[in-house]
Amino acid sequence: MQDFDVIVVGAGVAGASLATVLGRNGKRVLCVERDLQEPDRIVGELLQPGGCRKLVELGLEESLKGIDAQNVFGYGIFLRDKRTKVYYLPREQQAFTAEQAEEAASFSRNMCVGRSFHNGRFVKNLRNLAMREKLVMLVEGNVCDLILKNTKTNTETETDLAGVEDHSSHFVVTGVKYKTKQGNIVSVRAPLTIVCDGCFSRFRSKVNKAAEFKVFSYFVGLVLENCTLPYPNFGHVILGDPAPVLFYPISSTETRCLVDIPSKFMQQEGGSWTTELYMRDIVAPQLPDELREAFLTALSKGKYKMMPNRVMPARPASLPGVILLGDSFNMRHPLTGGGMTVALSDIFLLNQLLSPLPDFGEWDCVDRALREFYRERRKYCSTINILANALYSVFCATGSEESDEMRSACFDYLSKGGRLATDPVSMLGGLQSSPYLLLTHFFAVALYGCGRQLKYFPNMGRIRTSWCLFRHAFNIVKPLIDDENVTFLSKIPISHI
Ligand SMILES: Cc1cc2nc3c(=O)[nH]c(=O)nc-3n(C[C@H](O)[C@H](O)[C@H](O)COP(=O)(O)OP(=O)(O)OC[C@H]3O[C@@H](n4cnc5c(N)ncnc54)[C@H](O)[C@@H]3O)c2cc1C
Repeated sequence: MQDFDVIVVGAGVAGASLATVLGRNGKRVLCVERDLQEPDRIVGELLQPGGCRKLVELGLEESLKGIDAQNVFGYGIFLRDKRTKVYYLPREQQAFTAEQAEEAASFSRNMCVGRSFHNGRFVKNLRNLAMREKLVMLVEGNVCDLILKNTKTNTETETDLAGVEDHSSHFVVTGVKYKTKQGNIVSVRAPLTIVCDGCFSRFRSKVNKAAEFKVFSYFVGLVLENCTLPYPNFGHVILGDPAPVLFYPISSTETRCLVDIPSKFMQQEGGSWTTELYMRDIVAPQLPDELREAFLTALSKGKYKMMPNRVMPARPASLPGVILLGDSFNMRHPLTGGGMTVALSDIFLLNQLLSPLPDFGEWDCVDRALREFYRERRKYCSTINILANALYSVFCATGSEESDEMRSACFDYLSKGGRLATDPVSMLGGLQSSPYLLLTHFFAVALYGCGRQLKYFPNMGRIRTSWCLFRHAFNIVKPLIDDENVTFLSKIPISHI
């Protein structure tokens, strides 16, 4: 098989899934992955229930089998000495045993259970599914260049577009060059290249000049052995100072801990502390008693990994013949574990739009499908993106009175249960998507915080705090709405608040 309809760069969560579904739909796919060994990473370990559903809809549910994946029913949230538990859906709808949930989470579209696991085992299963497809060729190689054709001169060139003002007007991507393990450079061509090379994407800026990311913070990941979580089969969010800490099971004997260190904190303190000291002296004392011992034991082994938490709104690719997908296309703070759900949802939609096309060589038809893709994905993905980034800002302790009030109001709001908890948590889990509903809850939290200030005697100090709290909430969410191009509120200039 030498002629390809599509080249997929990277066989991570997005690339391997995409290659399989396109192959099943009759497309000849070449997928090039830099390293086919089982990855060992701290990313992509909790697949939200919405992502599990997408996996089932894509026919990839087998990838969750045989990897000791654990059920996740919702979140335990901890703020100082208070704790609360929230489910993805109301309790009365969770009428199933753990065994039923196990079975159903893999096979039913209607279940509301997330799954957590070792990312490497999951990715390996996804790659095995791709390799089983007759029309998919998965090869090991490091993609080093995109091949471009200058349509004016009809000549091929490499990816250095520096100095070309509007490169989209006369350049088209016609394939890739990759380096094999033996050091040979191979050139392959196809009418469409889909770049899924992850958060450290090498080709993002070449394909899309508008793509810009920010590093909000860093996650330091540890594995705790044989530790019993206060709420078994729940994700745990500890609202620490200065930033949250996460715990969730990744196998029947292991618990992942992710400690967030804000970028600002790292820059300010840089050099005067080490990661170990930060974890031992700042983080450990704030953890629930049940987790502290296991955390310190894991820390003493010195085996931890660090990853930057990048945030980048989705922007359409600006070169014909190529698109970005997965983390190379769109990133949000990983606090809510939404990345794989967004990637799988994008693949589901893109596959629906591209598979009926007989030939990807007709760029006008592909372009039309892509425009629809960028429009249609927005509602689902922007709900997850805005929620992740907004919640991260709310959950961080900045030291100001209004941010402290907002964080505590958010905790108490979720603790009230009912729709006040399940709406936000089901949006986080990818089970419900509506930016409007999300904003309604976001501002309801802010108003709830203001109400708590004013409910006794509304003196000038309390009125001022309420005003600052509301303005703080608005300032968090407004740029996120703008980034996601959600029209509601985005017309209000920030100076009006
Ligand atoms: C700390 C952290 C924790 C996270 N936790 C979660 C979570 O719990 N749940 C969740 O849903 N999301 C989580 N995410 C986000 C999630 O990991 C990503 O959204 C997801 O992995 C994106 O999949 P991807 O295929 O785009 O990228 P990846 O899974 O990173 O795959 C990219 C692939 O491309 C390959 N590649 C790269 N360059 C080349 C090249 N030049 N040539 C060939 N191959 C190449 C890589 O080897 C890799 O296999 C987390 C992110 C971070 C940073």
